[in-house]
Amino acid sequence: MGILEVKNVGKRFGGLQALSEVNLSIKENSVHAIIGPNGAGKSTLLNCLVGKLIPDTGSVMFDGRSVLGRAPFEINQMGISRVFQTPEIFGDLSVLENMMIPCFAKRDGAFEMNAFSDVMSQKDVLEKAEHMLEEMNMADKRHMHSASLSRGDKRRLEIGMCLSQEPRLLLLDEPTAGMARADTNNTIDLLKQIAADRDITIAIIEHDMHVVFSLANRITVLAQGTPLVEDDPENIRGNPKVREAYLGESA
Ligand SMILES: Nc1ncnc2c1ncn2[C@@H]1O[C@H](COP(=O)(O)OP(=O)(O)OP(=O)(O)O)[C@@H](O)[C@H]1O
Repeated sequence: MGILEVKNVGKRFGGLQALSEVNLSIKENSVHAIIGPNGAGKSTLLNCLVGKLIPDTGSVMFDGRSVLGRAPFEINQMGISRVFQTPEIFGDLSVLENMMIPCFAKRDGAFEMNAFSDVMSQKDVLEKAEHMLEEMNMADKRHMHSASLSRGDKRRLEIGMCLSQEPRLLLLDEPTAGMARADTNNTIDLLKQIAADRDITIAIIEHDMHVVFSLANRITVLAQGTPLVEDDPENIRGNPKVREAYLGESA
């Protein structure tokens, strides 16, 4: 039994069957990649996992509890945290202030907009945020304006913000999209370190096969809204059906 169990999930948009009969089991503490050509339904599936979309059919269970019908913030509180394609940080705030936001939310259950008014009295939150910045190797950047960070550092900050919520499942939607190769490799190293050091499960949607094969220990290939194959990376690489559907001869 996986930490995340998706059974017979289907989702239709008007005349388009975006997902049909999706079955997926994500094992605890694994790094599970979901790959597939454009339009295969990867983002739709992710949105069904985090409460942004409600499937028409099927079930989604996280740690034995259904996520269906719950609001995104409730699913987040259950232990699922999502990193978006474009980093979701507050550009007007400093790196440290950004990191404090999820620390407040984790402690108080919800973020109150006046929480910064007595920031310095919030010693525990400040300490947690500082500690997370150290873990993310960003302590020296804590007073920088977040908007001025590189793409890779914005992603690093956002991943740190997700981790400070102490999720059990981290969902990453193309975490290296639009990055230069050096930033991509830094992000791969960061995610490897997170997977090794923490009691965490990672599910990643990614187009860059260098990222997928560097990180994943299990891969599901989606094609036309339904899983084509699920296997270990070595077998996915050599699978002729996968090559034909997606990877091409360069993989
Ligand atoms: N809100 C929506 N309304 C109508 N159609 C949608 C909606 N969201 C997605 N689709 C369609 O559903 C199909 C699956 O889209 P989805 O974005 O899930 O694919 P994807 O595998 O994530 O693609 P990509 O790799 O290009 O991001 C596509 O044909 C898309 O156009």
